[in-house]
Amino acid sequence: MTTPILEQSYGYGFVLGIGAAFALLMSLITRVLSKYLGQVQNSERFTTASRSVGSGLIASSTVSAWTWPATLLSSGAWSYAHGVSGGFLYGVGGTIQVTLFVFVCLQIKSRAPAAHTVSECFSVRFGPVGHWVFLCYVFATNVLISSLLLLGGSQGFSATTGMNVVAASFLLPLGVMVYTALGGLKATFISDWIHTVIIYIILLVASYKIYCSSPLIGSPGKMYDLLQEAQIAFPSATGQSYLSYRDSTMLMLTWTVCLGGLSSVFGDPGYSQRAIASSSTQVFQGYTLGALCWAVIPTVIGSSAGLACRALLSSPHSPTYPNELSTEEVNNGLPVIYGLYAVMGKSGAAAGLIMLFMSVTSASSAELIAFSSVTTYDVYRTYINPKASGAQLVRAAHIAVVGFSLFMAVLSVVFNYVGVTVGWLLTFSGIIVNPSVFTVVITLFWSKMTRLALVIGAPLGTLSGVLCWIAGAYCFGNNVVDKDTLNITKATFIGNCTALFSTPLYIVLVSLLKPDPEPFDMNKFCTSITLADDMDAEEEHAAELPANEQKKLRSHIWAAAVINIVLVLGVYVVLPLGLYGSNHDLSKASFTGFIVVVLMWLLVAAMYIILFPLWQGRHSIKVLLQVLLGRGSADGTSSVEVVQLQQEQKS
Ligand SMILES: NC(N)=O
Repeated sequence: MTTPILEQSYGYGFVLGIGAAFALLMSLITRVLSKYLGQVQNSERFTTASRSVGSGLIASSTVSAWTWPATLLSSGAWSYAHGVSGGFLYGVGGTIQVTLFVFVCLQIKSRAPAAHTVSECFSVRFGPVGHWVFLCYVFATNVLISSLLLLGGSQGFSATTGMNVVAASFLLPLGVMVYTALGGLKATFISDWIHTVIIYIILLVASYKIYCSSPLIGSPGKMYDLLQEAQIAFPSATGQSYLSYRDSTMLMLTWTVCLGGLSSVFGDPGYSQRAIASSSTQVFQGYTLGALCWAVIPTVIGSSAGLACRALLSSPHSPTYPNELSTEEVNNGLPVIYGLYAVMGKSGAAAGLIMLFMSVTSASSAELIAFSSVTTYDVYRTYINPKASGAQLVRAAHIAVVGFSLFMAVLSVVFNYVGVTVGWLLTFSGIIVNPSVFTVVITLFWSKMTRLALVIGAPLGTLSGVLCWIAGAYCFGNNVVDKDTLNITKATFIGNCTALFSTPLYIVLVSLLKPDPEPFDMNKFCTSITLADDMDAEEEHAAELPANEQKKLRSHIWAAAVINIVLVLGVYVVLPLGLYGSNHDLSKASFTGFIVVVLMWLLVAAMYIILFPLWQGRHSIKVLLQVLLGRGSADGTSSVEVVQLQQEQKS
């Protein structure tokens, strides 16, 4: 049993205090937007934020939705266990999912500009049966990712503060539930930005403290020396050096999390919802820069707090001095919190806890609003009440947010009691939901895919993944299949790969063997999906796609192709394999160069995420300030003027 390094009051204080503060702040912002910017909370705005969000807010909300507790805790644990490669490879492993998803975003904006969710496209194309097959994947992804978030958060809070894990599971989503239900997607975007700003500020302070001013470390050179000493005093379990990239387990783990993570983006309605909410010409920039800004978070946290925890094990400042962390502590993701504690004392551990809180709540709000949009538009409006008014849709969305929050809290408690860990969920989820990746891509891009191919191909992909995973566990686990052997990295890697890559084979094969008489007319995505009856002028305008924007979207597809090719070849193939191939430790100069690049990358990413949304929103902020200071009238900022403001921002 881990001894908590902070008192329970920190746990309850942060969860209740910051949770309530956010709920109040977001309710206030929603009221102000409604009263002074004419942004009344109708169903279109609740679900799509009027399809006019700028690239800065899209980038910050992508960072926020993709920064899970696992991003912070697992990257630190990887660095603690494997050394310098850990945080960097976690960052590398999580970037390509978002940059590849840009193709899907551009296709949705171009083909289905009035869509509320990507699954509406499945309803239009394949009818109810195909729609429900895809919805099963959507709900499974939603549930698995939300469990990952709440489980990581509640276990982290409980291990650090001794807070009751059941209380943490129910209290963590409480504030999020309130502001998501009241504010809808727009409030989520604003809260995402605030959450992300707080995470970057803590990261900047912590990493610069560790590498520039801490008396215990204070420079990359000192960290290098301490890691060399740790190598002798506490050698790694795999026998690999903490200063080398030559670690096959680490590379395999990276690829497993990378392939499994594809479905966390492609199959999770939260990411397509951000694309839908985005202004069509800004979706490319928002997602691409969001991915690059996200990648620095695990890289920095692993390379600073994770390595500091390892480097300071021989110092009395380490919470476990004179011992290493126990396996339980590493599995609970504690190296990050302990590393911050060793360098900055209780305030460091508290800062780590605040980052953890931010990562749970902002990513959870993305899951909540995504779930509510799918249940509202794909289930309620499609199958229960096709003539639902805007008010009825908003009510359905509210019920979905509250119901899903309670369901997730209960599930998190169950997972805690049966011993499911974040690491296990991280590697397992892709085996189940990876078929959604190519299902979405082929549905949006290939007109010859048939309904039969979807209904057979996706479930068969899951089945193949599960069978190969179990077979892998049997082979690599000395002919035993149990909870431990099913967690062998090679077995989960095989399961993830099979589920991902077998599905397109099945889909193409079935579509070609039993083709439809006519290929699907892709224009139907545009003509068959309608806005709700409570749309206003701003929303109607945003759902149209003039020819010049179509042209811009096509040029963005080419730019996305170039970026992805460079990333795949450079960052995924040449760099890791080159580093893996060099069979010796980094020199002190190379390590220092690596840390300097990472710290500069963090600074640039933080400035972009913090300042660019403010710059893009400067017209709205000015109008709002004028009204609040009594220099304009509340009704003087109608929706039409907001459209004009956005036109100004686009140009
Ligand atoms: N979002 C991830 N993969 O940490």
